Amino acid sequence: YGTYTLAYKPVEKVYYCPKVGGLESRCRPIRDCAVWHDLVESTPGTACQLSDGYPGACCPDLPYNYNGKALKEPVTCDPNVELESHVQCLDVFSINAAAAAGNFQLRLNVENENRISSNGIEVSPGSSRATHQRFFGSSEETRGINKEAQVGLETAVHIIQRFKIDSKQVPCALSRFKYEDTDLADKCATLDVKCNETQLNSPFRTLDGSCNNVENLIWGRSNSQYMRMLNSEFNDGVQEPRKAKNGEKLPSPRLVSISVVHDLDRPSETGTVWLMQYGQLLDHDMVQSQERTLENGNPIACCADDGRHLSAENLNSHCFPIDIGEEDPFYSKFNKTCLSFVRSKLACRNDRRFGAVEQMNANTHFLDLSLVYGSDAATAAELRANSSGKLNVTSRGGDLDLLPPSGDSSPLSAPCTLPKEVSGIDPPADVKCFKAGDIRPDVTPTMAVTQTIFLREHNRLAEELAKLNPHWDDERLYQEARRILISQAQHITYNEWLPIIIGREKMQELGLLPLQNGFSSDYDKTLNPGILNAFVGAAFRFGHSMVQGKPQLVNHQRVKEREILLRHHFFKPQEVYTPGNLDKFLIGLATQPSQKVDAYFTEELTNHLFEETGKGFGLDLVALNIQRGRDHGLKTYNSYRELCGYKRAKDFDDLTDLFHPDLIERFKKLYSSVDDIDLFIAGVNEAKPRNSYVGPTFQCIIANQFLNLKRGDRYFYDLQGQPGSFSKEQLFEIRKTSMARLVCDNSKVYTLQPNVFKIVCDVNPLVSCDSYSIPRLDLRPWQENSKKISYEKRY
Ligand code: HEM
Ligand SMILES: [Ca+2]
Repeated sequence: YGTYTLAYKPVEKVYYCPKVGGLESRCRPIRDCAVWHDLVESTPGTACQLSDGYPGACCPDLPYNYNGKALKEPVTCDPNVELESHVQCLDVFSINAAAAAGNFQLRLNVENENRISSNGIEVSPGSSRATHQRFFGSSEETRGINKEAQVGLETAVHIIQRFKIDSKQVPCALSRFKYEDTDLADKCATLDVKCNETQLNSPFRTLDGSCNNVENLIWGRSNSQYMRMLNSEFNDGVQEPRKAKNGEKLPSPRLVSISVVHDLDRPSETGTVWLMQYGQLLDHDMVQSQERTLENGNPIACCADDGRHLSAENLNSHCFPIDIGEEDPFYSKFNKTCLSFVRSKLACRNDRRFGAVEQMNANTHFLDLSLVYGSDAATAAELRANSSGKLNVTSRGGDLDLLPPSGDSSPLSAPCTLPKEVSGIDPPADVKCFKAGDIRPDVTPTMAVTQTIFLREHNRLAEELAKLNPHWDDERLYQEARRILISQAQHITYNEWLPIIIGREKMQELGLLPLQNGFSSDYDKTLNPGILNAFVGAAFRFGHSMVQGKPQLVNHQRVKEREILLRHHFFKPQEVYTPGNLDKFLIGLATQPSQKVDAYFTEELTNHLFEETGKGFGLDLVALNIQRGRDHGLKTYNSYRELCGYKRAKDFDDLTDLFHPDLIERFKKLYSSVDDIDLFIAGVNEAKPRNSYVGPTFQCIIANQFLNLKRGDRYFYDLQGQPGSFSKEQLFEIRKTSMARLVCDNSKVYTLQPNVFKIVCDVNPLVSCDSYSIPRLDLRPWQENSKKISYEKRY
């Protein structure tokens, strides 16, 4: 080893590089041109060769990053609201009386639940309903927090009813009271996070995300509330789902779904399924809402076994079932009129005041690969091998490792193996569901594959680090590998993925473009990084429209061998166990185009989600998304549109700027007012700006979320002067990361295009994994206490 230097070896101009977007360009590794992907593809002559003959692309230096402003959090109590005199009389004694009544109400609810169960109303094992619950999971801590939040909610409900408080007055009326001044003072103790000096000065994040913000220790912690861009909208001001502006019922989400959404093949011209898959990975890192459960943790049944509605006396108060019309083109075949839906668990409000409900995020809000490591210390410990810094795996003899088995065998879950009718073979004995930091690795085979790549990369890093630093113990190796892997994921997210989803211009406007070199000093300790409810409840679900109903297995020659039908494979990872398949899925992800974000969704999600084998039907994800938005109290499309800089529509015809006339006609038939349109369904249908997969409103919500996640994270990978900051040599190496490199280093895929999110083309050709076109991380800057090392660096 010689001296490690940072100098770029100048790249010889083998080819003359044309101007790109009017700017001088230079030949570089394709990964360094990721944010310019659209211009590079559309400008002739941008395919070039790096000095050693490997393919590169011509593109300019990164454009100037404006310092976009974060949006302000909405104020809970609008100062213009004047409290009516009887509301002003409200005092702590009335709150305490209501709290007693609220506690009593909760006990009644439990009795009611027991009565309903004894009537034989329960979720049947293996049903799509049971699988939906499994998707959400449930832990004792989240159940405990939800219960405490429920006490606060019941208290608020009693106050509102007794004092007849108008929903507009509710926020100001209730936010005057803090828990600590009432009989509920001992509730929500999880908000009292404690951090010691070691944690605050640690180079490594905590596992549950706490102690990241030094002044607000809870910010970003798992099991805390989602944040709001706009205040919530509930019919009673605290929790009842909204009604139409004219006071009537809103259209059923299933009716909206069948009226607006169809299953047509509309593939993207340039994006691969990796684009969808990485989105889901981010989703499982950042968020996990949980549905409420019965006291004992079992799922709540909200429809009768025969697919009809339950009678009012058998309906649990946490149910919010979706109506299916008798003439539904699909479900009518099964005589089904009820689609089960359970409301999301509540969090303790960060302000610990009385007020509207806020939903809980069971994952750490940060981009910290909690889906690999877990969102709390106990889960993290279960995942560790406790030697050499590694994570647990399932060893496969001569083959590469798989995720460890989950060991969870809830009696309600459908089997993790495929039925013989589908696979043609008897279920192999070694097939188990997988365990990871997030509870949904098995949701589809390609999700399991993606989780596997990150698991293998962790163990690969730990092994390499151990070679460089034989004196490091298990803990040090684990934490250093974890810190590197998280940074790689953050770099991929902001360098390769996000510029394709929201477009370079939006990235630039908000200052989200990654730096090409040097450190960032972007950290803003006043910014809450927390996930926004409009993001989780609507905007980031845009990815559902990109899903391919028939994921392909493609071989090393890039020839499609087979495709699977998604409906058979939810929570059945069996295909991943077949030797060779994992690689074929990986190549499929890099070959098959993803679908566009629009009114077209695969039927695998809208009629067959979590289908129980042999039933012929499952759930409708579009309807669930719309209902979830109402459950979470999201304001409607028009308000978000206005927040995001478009003119508020006075009537339906004002929507012509962003919507097709046919769609506006459909909205008119469904909704009685333009102010009633649900955010999710409008968002996916907005016209897309050039180079963006999503329309302006989702673009704005997503961009703001990623701004908060970057500037509100004290451990963001390119920050300077923080305990977790890298040296400049280390940061230089982290910036070499690409999704292609992670796949190359952790599978038996040997050729890949440098940007796996884009289909193969001139400026993104298939290259060998050994090629400098897919640069490798050099871990020598992590070698400790050694003489300055040096070697010849290439890019
Ligand atoms: C085959 C692929 C996918 C399946 C089967 C799937 C399934 C689901 C289901 C069942 C839910 C819960 C619905 C409810 O509220 O009841 C959900 C939520 C969600 N999905 Fe997906 N999804 C897929 C892909 C994606 C992708 C590609 C993205 C993003 C790019 C995404 C983002 C989200 C988000 C943000 C939520 C909210 C999560 C939460 O509240 O915890 N999903 N998805
Ligand atoms: Ca996380």
